[in-house]
Amino acid sequence: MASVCEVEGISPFFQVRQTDFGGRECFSRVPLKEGTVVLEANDCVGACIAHEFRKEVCHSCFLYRNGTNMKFKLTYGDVAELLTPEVKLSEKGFSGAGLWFCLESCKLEYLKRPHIVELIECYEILLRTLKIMQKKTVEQEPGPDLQVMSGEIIECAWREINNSWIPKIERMKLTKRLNELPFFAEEEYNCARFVARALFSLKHLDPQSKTMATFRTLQSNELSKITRFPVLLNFQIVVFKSLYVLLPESFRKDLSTELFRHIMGSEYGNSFGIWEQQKVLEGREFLGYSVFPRASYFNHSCDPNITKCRVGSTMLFTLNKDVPKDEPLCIDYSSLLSQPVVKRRQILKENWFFDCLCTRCVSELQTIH
Ligand SMILES: C[S@@+](CC[C@H](N)C(=O)[O-])C[C@H]1O[C@@H](n2cnc3c(N)ncnc32)[C@H](O)[C@@H]1O
Repeated sequence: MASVCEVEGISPFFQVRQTDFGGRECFSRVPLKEGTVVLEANDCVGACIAHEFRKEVCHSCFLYRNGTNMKFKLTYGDVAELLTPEVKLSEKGFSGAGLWFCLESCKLEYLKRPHIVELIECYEILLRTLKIMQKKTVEQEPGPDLQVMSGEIIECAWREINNSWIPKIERMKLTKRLNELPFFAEEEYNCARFVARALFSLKHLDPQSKTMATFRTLQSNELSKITRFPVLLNFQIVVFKSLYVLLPESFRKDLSTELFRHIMGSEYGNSFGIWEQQKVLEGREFLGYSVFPRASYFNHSCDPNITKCRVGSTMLFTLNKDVPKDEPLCIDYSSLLSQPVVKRRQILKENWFFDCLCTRCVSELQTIH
């Protein structure tokens, strides 16, 4: 039987155990009935609504209405009374931090989140900088030839940042540091917002909380993802440098390359898409993504017994059949369950970097070999 691992106490309904084939996995503690919500996750660490959808998605409840703009933009007046001496937001040129809401009540809900003005400051800095970048016409320098990628190349690139780039920045006056800001575009900006949100969550999380404990032990897919898409190494470095130069001191002091790589590596293996909610899956918009550490131990199965569903900004994980005690509890990562086994496994391998060994695949593979 799979052994219990260090991730304990996420849910009264399941336990996380080590398996032989797919890392850690959730197993039912007792027999459970169809319809049981085994996990409700609203403690995301890192989330991002893509810039292209910023006006069309409510940043509080993630409502999307066929591309129509949300009515309530964040204004300086909304944040003025939340300001603290550390937060430097000025009325002049305030851009609204890229935050839009469906209702005044959703905006108020968002503004009630503890310390939220610190995150709004980060978002505002990043948005203003993106606008400046968008006015520049930059001759894109050809990146290094990254056809071949390896763990050693990744380590070497980050060593260079640690040993050379960070000490150089630290020796500079704050005003001079802006000269070291790399050019970034919308994709890097989206990623920077995601990381800023993660840093904000981690800054204020109780270090003893389950969310923090599970975040620390999330599986990183850094090597498999960057090996498949080598340009991501340079992309990550641009995002890291941008954040390091731009973020307020209270965020920068926590921004180590190790933490950044863990945030990014675990996003690659564990994020949940924020999809437009509609009955037909085909053609729905991909609005953004978020990471819920406590919900990141569900393995994939091509015959899943858990249905995941987004309700507002919360993810619900509900049993779609009765299960006995000690049963693996699995979700579907792919939305490809009607495809033949070879196709399913190929797509899981290309996009999620694993050879699916769920019971359905194992049994269907036996019939074709
Ligand atoms: C979201 S994580 C799930 C938790 C993960 N097993 C862990 O230990 O952290 C996704 C990773 O789990 C593994 N995995 C999930 N489903 C699998 C399956 N059906 N077959 C093999 N490996 C699987 C893969 O390594 C995948 O990248």
